[in-house]
Amino acid sequence: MAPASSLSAWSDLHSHHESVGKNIVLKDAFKNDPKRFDKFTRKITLPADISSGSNGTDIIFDFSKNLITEETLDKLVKLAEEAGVEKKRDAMFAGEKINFTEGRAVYHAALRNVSNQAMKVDGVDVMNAKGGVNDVLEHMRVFSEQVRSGEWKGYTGKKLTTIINVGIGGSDLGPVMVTEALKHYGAKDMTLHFVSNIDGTHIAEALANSDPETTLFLIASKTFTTAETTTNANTAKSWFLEKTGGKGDIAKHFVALSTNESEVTKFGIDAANMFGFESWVGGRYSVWSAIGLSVALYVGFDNFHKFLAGAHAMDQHFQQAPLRENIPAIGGLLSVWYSNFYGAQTHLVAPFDQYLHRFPAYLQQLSMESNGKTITSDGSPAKYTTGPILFGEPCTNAQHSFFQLVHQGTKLIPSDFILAAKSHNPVSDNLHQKMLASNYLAQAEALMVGKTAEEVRAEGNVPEELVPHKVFMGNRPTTSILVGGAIGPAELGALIVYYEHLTFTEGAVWDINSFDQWGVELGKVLAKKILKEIDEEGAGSGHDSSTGGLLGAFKAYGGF
Ligand SMILES: O=P(O)(O)OC[C@H]1O[C@](O)(CO)[C@@H](O)[C@@H]1O
Repeated sequence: MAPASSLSAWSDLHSHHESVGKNIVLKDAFKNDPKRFDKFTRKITLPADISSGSNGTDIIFDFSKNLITEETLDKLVKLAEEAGVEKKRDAMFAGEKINFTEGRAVYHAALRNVSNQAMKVDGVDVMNAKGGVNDVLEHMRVFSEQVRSGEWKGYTGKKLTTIINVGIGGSDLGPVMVTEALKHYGAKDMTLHFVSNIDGTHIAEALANSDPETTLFLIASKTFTTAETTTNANTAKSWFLEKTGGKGDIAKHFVALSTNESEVTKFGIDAANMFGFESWVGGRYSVWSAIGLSVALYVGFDNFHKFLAGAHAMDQHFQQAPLRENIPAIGGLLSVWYSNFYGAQTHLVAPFDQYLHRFPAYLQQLSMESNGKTITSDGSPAKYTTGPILFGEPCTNAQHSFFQLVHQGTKLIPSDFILAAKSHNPVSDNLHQKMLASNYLAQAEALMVGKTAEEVRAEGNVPEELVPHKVFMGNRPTTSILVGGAIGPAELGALIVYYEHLTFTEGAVWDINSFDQWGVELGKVLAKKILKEIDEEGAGSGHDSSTGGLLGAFKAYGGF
């Protein structure tokens, strides 16, 4: 594919930005067009049998408070067409090896293919092959039901009620985020710990509160070679054997979620207690795979299945909807519009939902590990900016910390706000939910309308020298996502996949490989070398004076 900047739609968008885009005044656009909300809002309805309420849940994506006109949307769609977004999407869903630097298919959609459509990689039916998607799901179902019912017992015959997931990156963030998001559905007698950091504090704190007789360890690692995970897993194993006086049965208390059977068995976990998946599942897309076992254990397999089904509904929408109606494609194209034509560097995602408090952290890996790339498909550096810095926190908390910059800073920060119409906790007669919703609506409105100097003066009693400080520029774009019910497993699945395919669309336009992550390797290699040097005499070799100086100081202060 050609670099995005060489496409005619790209130059056309540049001219359009100059003549139209940078002059759009959103509040005027709304005044001039009473139908603007209808024109730029898209909706997906999830099937009733998987939705959190008795009717199918609508999820509304209101793109109308973005800096676009109908013409802008047409031109962005043209860009997607010229960049081959649909062709690339179809290649992904056909199991082609679109991860071209690793020679792999990108097939996480198969993991949530609950309608069991034929999906093949290299001619192999990944759904129904032995050890394929359906077999692993069945293994997860049986195991999660046995643990939840107490039929699967620890070595002293007790029910396992503490789950410690040991994993990092995608083998941690998805399970943490989803179990937090679905806490309402979680087993009340289960305690979950997610240990990811190599900082010994993480595993020590989890173990300190756990009883080896009732603890189940899930060692979650696609490769089973990640230093943090293997080190934490070995520490957990030693703790378990020590605490049980060597009588603890590893087979009853340790399972592996991995693609690497030989490393799993080397570690001491029986292959029968391994839940597998394939190399075509990228780490940041692995929550749908065996890596999601903690989710199935916590919320039950039926809910895990609904989670997959909600994701599948959004996959089908992405595959079938024309670009102009295609919700994730529009989200991705807007990101390109702001990144490449307005010079925006960031993307804020703020869920007005406490259960979604880890959602932005999850999306950070999804977005930034996918599209934090410079090199395009022909090996040359991109002549344009690529992946934005994604960040966020739940609201209303974020409003009381960094929203100052979003409202009055010098940067343009395209923002997504997410709200569910129904709360799982309608306390105080829904007062909290109404206040939450009022903030969700008010923030987007305030960012758009701003406040002029005249309006500040009209408030009265404002000394003239304070007026400029109280002005809000406004015209700051937001996308408002409204879940027309409560956020249950299916709704959450659909929301995650919205961001997955948004990220896909961005990467497809930017002509980069969104599916490798070579950028994490250099630091890993250097850390290995330095680890050795900590145990050797001196302050290492071949380092700059800062690294060498700090290494020496660390050893001296730390007594190493
Ligand atoms: O599941 P694994 O193989 O332990 O990898 C963990 C994480 O490490 C990374 O490879 C980055 O170092 C991520 O892509 C991945 O999610």
